[in-house]
Amino acid sequence: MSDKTSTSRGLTAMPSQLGETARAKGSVLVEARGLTKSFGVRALWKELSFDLSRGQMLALTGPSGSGKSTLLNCLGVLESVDDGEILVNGQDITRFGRHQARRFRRDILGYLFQNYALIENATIAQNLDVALAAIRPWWRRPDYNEALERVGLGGRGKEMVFRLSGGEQQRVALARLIVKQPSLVLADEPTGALDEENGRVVVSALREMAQAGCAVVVATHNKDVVAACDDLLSVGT
Ligand SMILES: Nc1ncnc2c1ncn2[C@@H]1O[C@H](COP(=O)(O)OP(=O)(O)OP(=O)(O)O)[C@@H](O)[C@H]1O
Repeated sequence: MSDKTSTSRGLTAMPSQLGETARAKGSVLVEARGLTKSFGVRALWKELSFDLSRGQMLALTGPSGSGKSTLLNCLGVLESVDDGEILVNGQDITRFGRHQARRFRRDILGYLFQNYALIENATIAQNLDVALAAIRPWWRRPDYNEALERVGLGGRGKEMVFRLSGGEQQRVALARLIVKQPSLVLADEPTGALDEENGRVVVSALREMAQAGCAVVVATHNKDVVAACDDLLSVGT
């Protein structure tokens, strides 16, 4: 594992063990350079640099409180960095105004949170609809059942989300990503609240998205999830 480890002190997480797919997809989507972030006197990371390619799954690890979620939030333009730049498709997203940030989150980004971030008082299908409403007219929306089949929820589109178990809700969140087809997926402890089987479904669906050309960052404490990724970036170590 050590040869695929990079640290925030080591500055650059150059992919040393890219999987075949990542090599094939190859092209760099995200170039993070010299990222620095503090809250008050507390420095989370300093001069952190890494590249992320289409097709690559990058595990983001570090002790609790080391700033993994904060880094994901910075990559998702939900939070700002103190210093450094994050180029996505060559554009520095740290300089985005509110309008550009919203468009970036709508068109490029897929977020997978531990708390699922679903509309609980709506059906599974309505939740998938919401994900696509702003980006695709109804006649260009895919057959949701294919995505639901993929996550083991085939034929259940009319069920209310609040009636689902935690694992099922996370699988709805996954289906939402699958139909949205973002270029960049940021997953924050996506298996944290799940049993092994549901965890495996999440990891394999993320892998499939990477194989389709998506770049995936997974913040995790789970060794199996780390092992399933192509590369590892450690913060705060
Ligand atoms: N808006 C904020 N204002 C002040 N401090 C914050 C803010 N957001 C996060 N922090 C602090 O920054 C540190 C890093 O938080 P973060 O959630 O990014 O860590 P993490 O590595 O994801 O932790 P965990 O593994 O426990 O989820 C924590 O000490 C947290 O309390």
